[in-house]
Amino acid sequence: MTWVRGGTIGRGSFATVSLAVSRAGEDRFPPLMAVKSCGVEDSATLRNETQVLSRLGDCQEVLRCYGDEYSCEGGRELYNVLLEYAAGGSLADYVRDFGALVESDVKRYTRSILRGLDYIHGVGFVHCDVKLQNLLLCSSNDSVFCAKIGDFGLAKKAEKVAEKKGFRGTPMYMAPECLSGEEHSAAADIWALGCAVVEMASGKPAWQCQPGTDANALLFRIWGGKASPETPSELSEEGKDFLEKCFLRDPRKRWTAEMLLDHPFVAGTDVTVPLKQSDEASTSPRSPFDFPEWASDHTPSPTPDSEACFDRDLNSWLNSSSHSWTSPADRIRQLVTDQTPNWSVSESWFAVRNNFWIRFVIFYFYSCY
Ligand SMILES: Nc1ncnc2c1ncn2[C@@H]1O[C@H](COP(=O)(O)OP(=O)(O)OP(=O)(O)O)[C@@H](O)[C@H]1O
Repeated sequence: MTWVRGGTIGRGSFATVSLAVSRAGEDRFPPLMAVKSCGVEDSATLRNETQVLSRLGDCQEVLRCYGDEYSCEGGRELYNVLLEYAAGGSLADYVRDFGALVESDVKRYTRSILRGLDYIHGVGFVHCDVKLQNLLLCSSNDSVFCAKIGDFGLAKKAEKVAEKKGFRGTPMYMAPECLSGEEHSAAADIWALGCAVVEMASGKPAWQCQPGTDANALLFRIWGGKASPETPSELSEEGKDFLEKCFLRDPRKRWTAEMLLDHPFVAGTDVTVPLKQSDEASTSPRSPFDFPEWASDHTPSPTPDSEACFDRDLNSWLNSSSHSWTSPADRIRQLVTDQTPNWSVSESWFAVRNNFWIRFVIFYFYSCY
């Protein structure tokens, strides 16, 4: 191998992420990288990520990919993707450790993500899984973090997404039209971006669930109700207006990334802000279904409480004998009750949280390097 695997820094539903150091003389790699690995037999999602990243080309706001390699480790054949190392971890890690971000950081990160989305949409792709876990903090000049978009495992060419009409993404970040199986387009990425902005600004998920409410009810509310996620009261008027544009229920009226880049909330926010530490630990969930209120609820919840990222192909469901449903309501029921993919809480989440200061020290030395 042209690189050496270091410690584990994160784990998602499909892959494990470790540090990787390039071997001496390997000029095509930076000295420090992140390597995302999974068994060759389960590598479809990770291969999709590599393919999409290689077709996207260079964009500063998209996590860089340095290529893929196979390895045999512990008697197992692994598929590895070498990625730019995000010294600050994900924005989800950050919010969980430090709570809500100050508004200037929310604006700055939102602007970066918008630039990335504008690029991705411009070249004809849809990310399909915009959420804080997939927005990564990389070192930039001036010893500050900049946000980049990562995890393209579910990304697609825009026309293919529309064609396929499957579930794709994380339920709590899903736009109403995706829940009802209609168009899944660039506009759905913008809705998800709005959810991410709410979470950054408030330290809490965009959709709050009251005790006694189950995931079915919540997803019905997103799909069928006229409601949009609640705007954090702490946001400025400009921020609230920005979210209104992201949460327009009609995807054709929802603003595009290009339009939002001119919105006063983010326009001219290229000033960088250093790390802040909040006294208050965040209640941000480890997953879209991980609501603290539910934990204290006496009614047993049917809800799984871990990472809920999955790709479901509606057509294969409809063709399968075990699934026959006709309405969007059925689709939503299926979303929370059927064929739940790997919901188990990953221990690595805790490892990642505890590793924050290690990451910070690496980031510090790396940015001086
Ligand atoms: N390039 C990277 N640099 C540093 N840390 C990373 C990098 N990529 C991922 N991580 C860390 O590893 C975790 C797992 O990443 P991964 O993309 O596999 O899964 P996820 O997005 O969290 O979950 P899922 O794939 O289930 O949606 C991230 O949440 C983040 O903390």
